[in-house]
Order: sequence, then C-alpha cells, then structure tokens
Amino acid sequence: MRIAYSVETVRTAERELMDRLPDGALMRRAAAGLAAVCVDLLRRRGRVYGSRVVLLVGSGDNGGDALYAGAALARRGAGVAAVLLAPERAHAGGLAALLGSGGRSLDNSSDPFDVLAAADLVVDGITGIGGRGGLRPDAVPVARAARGSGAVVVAVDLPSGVEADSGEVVGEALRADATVTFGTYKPGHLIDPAREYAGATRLVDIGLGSVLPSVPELEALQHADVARLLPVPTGESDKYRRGVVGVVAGSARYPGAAVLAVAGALHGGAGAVRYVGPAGDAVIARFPETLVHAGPPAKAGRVQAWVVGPGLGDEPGVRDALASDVPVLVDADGLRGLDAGAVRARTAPTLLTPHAGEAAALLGVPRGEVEAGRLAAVRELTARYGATVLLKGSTTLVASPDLSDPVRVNPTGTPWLATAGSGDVLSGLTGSLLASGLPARDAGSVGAYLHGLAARTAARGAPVSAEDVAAGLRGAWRDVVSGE
Ligand SMILES: NC(=O)C1=CN([C@@H]2O[C@H](COP(=O)(O)OP(=O)(O)OC[C@H]3O[C@@H](n4cnc5c(N)ncnc54)[C@H](O)[C@@H]3O)[C@@H](O)[C@H]2O)[C@@H](O)CC1
Ligand SMILES: Nc1ncnc2c1ncn2[C@@H]1O[C@H](COP(=O)(O)OP(=O)(O)O)[C@@H](O)[C@H]1O
Ligand SMILES: [K+]
Repeated sequence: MRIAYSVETVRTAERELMDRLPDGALMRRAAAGLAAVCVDLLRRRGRVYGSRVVLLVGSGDNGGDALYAGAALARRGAGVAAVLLAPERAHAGGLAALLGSGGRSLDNSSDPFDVLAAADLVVDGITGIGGRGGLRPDAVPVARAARGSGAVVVAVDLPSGVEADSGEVVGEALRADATVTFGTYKPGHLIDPAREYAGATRLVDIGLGSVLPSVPELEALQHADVARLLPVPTGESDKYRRGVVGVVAGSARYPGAAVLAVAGALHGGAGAVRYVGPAGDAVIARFPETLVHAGPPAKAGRVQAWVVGPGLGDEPGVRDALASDVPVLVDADGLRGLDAGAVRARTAPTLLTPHAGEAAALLGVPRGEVEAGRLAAVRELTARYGATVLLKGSTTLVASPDLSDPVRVNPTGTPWLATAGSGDVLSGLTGSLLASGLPARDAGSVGAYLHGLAARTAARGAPVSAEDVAAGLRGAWRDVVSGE
C-alpha cells in the first residue's frame, strides 16, 4: 500500500522527530537521499565529475535541501551553480555548505539563463510543502528556462508550484522528470494534475514513519492488497452463493452499454449476471450465459447487488434499485437528477461512480472545478449523498462517507481508457464485486484497479476499445493473484 499524509500531519510529525534529533539531522538525511538520486541520474547520462548542475533555490527549507544536495554533488566534482530566487533569505547553512564545497551562487548581475541552457541537471528547490498558489512571477522565467533547457529536472519534495494537499495546480508549476520526496508521500504525489508534474517519484526514508499516525489521508492499493480482497470461490460455492449481480442498463438508443456492462459483470466474481432492460436480445446474442428479464428490476428476482444506469437513457429502474435492500452502484444516466434523500435513506451501501462531468452536475459546479480539485469534490459528494463515491478520470478516487477511512487513489490506468463505453465495463465489474460480498469502498477500488490494469495491458501504447478492456480483465485478475 502506498500512503500519503497531509502537510499539517507531516509538519506535526517532523516537529516531533526533530525534537529527538540533533539540529539539522532531518535536512541532512533528506539532502543525502536527494543527492543519491541526482548521482544516479547523472551517471545514466554520463558521469558526475564535470557535469553541470543548477540549483533553483527558494526562500525556505526546500531550498536548503537543494543546497546541501548541491554541496554533496560539488564534492564529487560536479560544477554546481545555485540560482537564489531570494538571496537574502536563502538557507544560510545550506549556502555555506555549497560554497565551502566548491559550488557557486549566481548573484543578481549574472544571467541564470545561460547557465540553465548548459545544465545537465536542474534541482528544483523553489518550494516544497510550504508553497501556495503556484509559482510567484519572479520564479516563472527561471522555471520555464529550466524546463526548456533539455536538462533533467529533479524536484525536491514536490514540483514547485503544485498544491501538496490537493494535487491542484493553480497557476504555473515546474514540470519535473523525477521527484524525490521525504518521509511520506503527500496527496499531490498521488493525485493529478500534480502527480503528472512530479514525474517518477521516489521516497526517501528520513525516519518519519515512527511518528506518523496509523491512518493516512490517502492510500493506493498495490497488487498484494488487491489480491487479498479478491473473492475466491470455495468448495462450498455455488453460483448463488458467489452472488448474483443485477445489471439495469441499456436502452433502444444505447443497447451497447448493456452489453459492455454485462461484459464487465461477467468478470467480477459474481456467480451469475441478471440483465434487466430492453437490450436483452443484444446481451444474449453476445453472452448467452446471462439471465435476462424485460420487466422492472423489482420483479426480476433476487440479486445480491444492482448496477443501474449505463446507457439507460430515460428507461426507469433507478427507483426500484434504490428501494432494494442490497448494495447498489449508480452510474451514468442513473446519476442524472439523483435524489440525495433517497440515497441517504438507504440501509444497504450505495456506490456512485460519476466522471468529472457527472460529479459537476451533482454538485452544481463547473466541470473544471471538479477536475482541478478531485479530492475536495469526491469528499463533498460522499457528504451530500451519504454514499461511497468513485470519481473517475485521470486519477480515479474512491471515498467512503466514513471520514476515518482514507480516500483510495487508483494507481493503475492509462489515458487510453478515455474511450466510449469503458465506464460501462467498470460499473459492471464493480457491481459484480459488490455482489460477491466486497464492501463498497473495496469493490470500487478493486474494480478501478483491475480495470486500469486490463486497459494498460491491452493498450501497450496503442488505442483500446471498451471491449478490449473487458477482454483484458481476466488477465489482470491473474496478474494480481500471481503477484506479477
Ligand atoms: N521540516 C523538516 O524537518 C524537513 C523539511 N524538509 C524540506 O522543507 C520543505 C518545507 O520547507 P518550508 O516550510 O521552509 O517551505 P518551502 O521551502 O516549501 O517554501 C516556503 C517558502 O517559499 C515561499 N513561497 C511560498 N509559496 C511560494 C510560491 N508560490 N512561489 C515562490 N515562493 C513561495 C514562502 O514565502 C516561504 O519562504 C519541505 O518541502 C522539504 O523539502 C526536508 O528537509 C525534510 C525535513
Ligand atoms: N485521462 C484519463 N486517464 C486515465 N483514465 C481515464 C481518463 N479519462 C477517463 N478515464 C477512465 O476511463 C473510464 C471512462 O468512463 P466514463 O467516463 O464513464 O466513459 P463512458 O461513459 O463512455 O463509459 C473511467 O474508468 C475513467 O476513469
Ligand atoms: K520543489
């Protein structure tokens, strides 16, 4: 499990740890880890001795990390120049260490752009967890020059300009090729758009683990976590005990959504899939193993979970499903005008799976607001609906209405998933996991994980269709259980 803590929690833990350690010990640990990554990157491009390193140094401890790491690189023979964005407030100890190791600082009269143009590696120490509101105007030209230079850009702790706690990028930020963070991941390392700015992220242990609380803000499942959650039939199992998932999807206009949701549901662990709606012929033609029913869900027979909404158009069914006493996943058209009171009144779990546009409509805000602030949006939806919410998109988040549960961030997936119908596959798959007994938060996060993995494997750099994703689910499941 990868976990992330908020800035406030990190600062509290850092204070506690610093009280137990000699002055400056944490920064030295951080800088040593940072320098080791820089050495590694320089070696891959040539050698450390004689390489040209530029440090972008802001006014806080983030700049201090960069300066101490720069000093270590200078001791190994690199030519290290520090561009001080606020010379009078640069970290004094770090600057002295750099100058004492043969590095230099650029004063106001020298032009940082020539130095940046010739750099092999740029260390971004403008801001870390103390940064707010995007890069300040005076930092923007050097940040752009660093990005345009062809040098490898290594961000210290976080790419400067991103919001550590939310993953938002308000204004300008510096895109890094790699980020070296300390002690723990912060939400910005796991949530887009900041995650994308961070490039490949490495975590350096500075001993913070012992003082961090046991429950993080965010968690990202990995193969082993998912393997533990996947349903496995036993000798006692029969198709009903494995769970029946009811799929209320498709319409005369969108019969394909029914087929794709059923395709997902057939690979999610339930023992049987019951399709309810007008697209039964299309479903049977493709998947003869499906039980089909043309009447309302209430008359369709017992299921252990409902999926309602993909391609539903104006077909009824949402009310029936919500009135049932089993878990219900509501997606797509089922989310239109969804009655918060009806959802809150349910005794069984409800899982809503909106994309950013649907989430925006539910919240009454512009879509861009949801995309820029995914964490806030998903939390707000859980509060309003009293339901578990899976917010789809570039970073899929799964949050439960219980605030003591960390929000789950899906680490698999690929932008190739942005293809029509792939969400239908996800809702069928996740509903099937619900029917086989997983709690809503687990079903959502395991569903998103397998779905993303299937898409990645199917795509391998080329476009995929929703059908390809469904076809890849079995391979993804095998990958997870075999620990590959
Ligand atoms: N506290 C600790 O024990 C440790 C902290 N470490 C480092 O310290 C960092 C945090 O240091 P600070 O709290 O000093 O904060 P930062 O160094 O992240 O930034 C704070 C400074 O940046 C300025 N600033 C804020 N927003 C800005 C913006 N948008 N553009 C330009 N300048 C801006 C502020 O005026 C302030 O002076 C961490 O990210 C990490 O790199 C590490 O050394 C590990 C140990
Ligand atoms: N940029 C992206 N990066 C990664 N995954 C994405 C991106 N955009 C969309 N997805 C994923 O693709 C799927 C699309 O679902 P959805 O928006 O419901 O589409 P549809 O309604 O056509 O099925 C979701 O699983 C979503 O998380
Ligand atoms: K930084």
